[in-house]
Amino acid sequence: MSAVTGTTPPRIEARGVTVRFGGLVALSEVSLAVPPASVVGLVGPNGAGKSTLFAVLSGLLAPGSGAVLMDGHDVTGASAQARARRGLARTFQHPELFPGLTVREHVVLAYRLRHTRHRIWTDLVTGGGFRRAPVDEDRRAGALLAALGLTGHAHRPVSGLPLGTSRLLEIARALALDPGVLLLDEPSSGLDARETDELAATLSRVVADHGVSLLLVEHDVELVLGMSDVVHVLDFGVKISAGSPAEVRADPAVRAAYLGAGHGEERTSR
Ligand SMILES: Nc1ncnc2c1ncn2[C@@H]1O[C@H](COP(=O)(O)OP(=O)(O)OP(=O)(O)O)[C@@H](O)[C@H]1O
Repeated sequence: MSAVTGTTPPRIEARGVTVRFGGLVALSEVSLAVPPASVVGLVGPNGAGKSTLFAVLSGLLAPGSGAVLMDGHDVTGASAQARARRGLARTFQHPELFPGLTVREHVVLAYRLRHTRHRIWTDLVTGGGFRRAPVDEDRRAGALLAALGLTGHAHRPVSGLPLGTSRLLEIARALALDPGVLLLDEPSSGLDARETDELAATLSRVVADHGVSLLLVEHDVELVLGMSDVVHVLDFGVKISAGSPAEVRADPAVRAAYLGAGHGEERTSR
């Protein structure tokens, strides 16, 4: 809570973001805020601009106009690495893991990146670092693996892990960086209904236990409506609705643009 204003700024915020690709307006004056310890969902039909906004927030794409703020600081011109140092973590639609490392080693490596950066290179060079884990690191890695239901997989190499398990590992690894906000890029992509339900339950637990904020960019509208505090809906680069899941579900504009058309189906362009 800020003593000056009496309000806590959002963990991350887009203000009036516009992105053009040649003549195409991919995002038009889009604003969205992710408050502390909240789950914010971003949905929209194919081509709505979700990935573009994700790229702008994560620092991979500069907006043509508008701003991105983290905890009240303007980070519009800051690199992805600089945003990570401010507490931003992200996952990828296709988990990016190191085939030679085990599940636990992924979490340990991320923990060291955040807490004992200097050890990473010596550990990689000597190859022995993972066997000499300090107590804090051991405890934290163990707790994260347990929180994500990965304890039983801790010593498995990641090659050959089922997709659902790889996604949970990506989230555990991101949490090892102690982020204030975690951007999730299509976390349910490729998962079946049971795996998606498990993922939703795990993510809700993570928010409750770690106080981290989530921005969930998803095709699976039901997943987003089921677990978000606030949902934003894009359509053709314009924000057409925002509110509680109940409000968004009842919004005729959303129904017309998206839900009523049968989400997940390909659309023809207007
Ligand atoms: N690098 C690019 N160059 C040109 N056009 C692009 C580029 N990236 C995205 N677009 C266009 O911008 C619009 C928004 O795309 P974006 O990928 O952000 O939508 P999306 O909501 O993530 O779609 P999907 O759900 O299909 O992934 C689309 O019309 C897309 O074709």
